Amino acid sequence: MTNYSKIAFIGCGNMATAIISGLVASGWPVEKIMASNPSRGKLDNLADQFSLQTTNDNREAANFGDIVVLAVKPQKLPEVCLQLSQCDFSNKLVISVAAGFRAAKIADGLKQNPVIIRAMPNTPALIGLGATGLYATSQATENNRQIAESIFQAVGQTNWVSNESHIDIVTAIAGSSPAYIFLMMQSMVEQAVSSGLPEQDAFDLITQAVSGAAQLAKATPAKTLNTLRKEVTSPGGTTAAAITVFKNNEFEDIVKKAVSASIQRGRELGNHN
Ligand SMILES: NC(=O)C1=CN([C@@H]2O[C@H](COP(=O)(O)OP(=O)(O)OC[C@H]3O[C@@H](n4cnc5c(N)ncnc54)[C@H](O)[C@@H]3O)[C@@H](O)[C@H]2O)C=CC1
Ligand SMILES: O=C(O)[C@@H]1CCC=N1
Repeated sequence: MTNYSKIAFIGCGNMATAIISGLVASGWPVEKIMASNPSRGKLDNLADQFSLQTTNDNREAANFGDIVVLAVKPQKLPEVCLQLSQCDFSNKLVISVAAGFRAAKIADGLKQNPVIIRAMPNTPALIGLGATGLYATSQATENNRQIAESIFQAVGQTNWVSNESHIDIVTAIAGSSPAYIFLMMQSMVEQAVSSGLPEQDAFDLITQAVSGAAQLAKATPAKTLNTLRKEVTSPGGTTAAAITVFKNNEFEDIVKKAVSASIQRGRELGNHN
């Protein structure tokens, strides 16, 4: 995309910072980005790092953007939408990254019927390796969809979903899943260190192994995840010893229950807002 639109971020925490960093790295002109947040600290960091425009006034940011990205916590969204209801969104594209919060509720909160696209990215967007699920409401044009896609493709991979409820599933397996992997890596580092390996070596090897495993799975789509696992697992070997412990402790069931709990929480956030 060469014709960059003006983009405003309402709420400038972890996720907005990750997207902004990725966008700037991909060449989005900083003069076409504005970020709004109540506290100065995060804005000052962003302004120092990227020289982009910042404000404490959400309405100023919304009026600036052709694209307005809602990046506050879902619990803050009703208050923010009420505030922004004084802005005219008729020629704007609203993109919400908030978990759970339904597009219809955003339109209600804004007291108008703008084009809304829901996006569910994740923090690896910070380094251009995000995974984002996208859902477009029926008013969205092909051009709106292309713009949303170009933003999140600038920070990683995108997948469209055709049903809004699928965004809750995307949230569980892509938005939240880096945290599950970090937890697993942390446990592996801790055990490696207590078994005697220096922490830095453990960190280097585990991060590379996890990254390599994911890249291998992507690079060999003809092989199932089950096949790839079996190729590592020699009968009676070291991997089998670990897999036996996982299976005996119902690891797969735990992972499925965790993903299911995350999906359920997304639905609850959607219902309560
Ligand atoms: N952190 C993540 O990995 C992901 C987060 N999300 C979604 O992104 C949204 C933001 O999450 P995070 O960045 O993690 O949270 P965060 O807490 O890091 O950022 C939220 C920001 O909103 C600001 N804020 C609070 N009230 C505000 C107001 N009235 N107006 C403007 N800004 C206000 C806060 O000061 C904070 O900087 C959430 O809705 C979350 O569901 C989506 C995908 C992944
Ligand atoms: O934990 C959350 O609710 C947000 C949504 C996905 C990742 N973080």
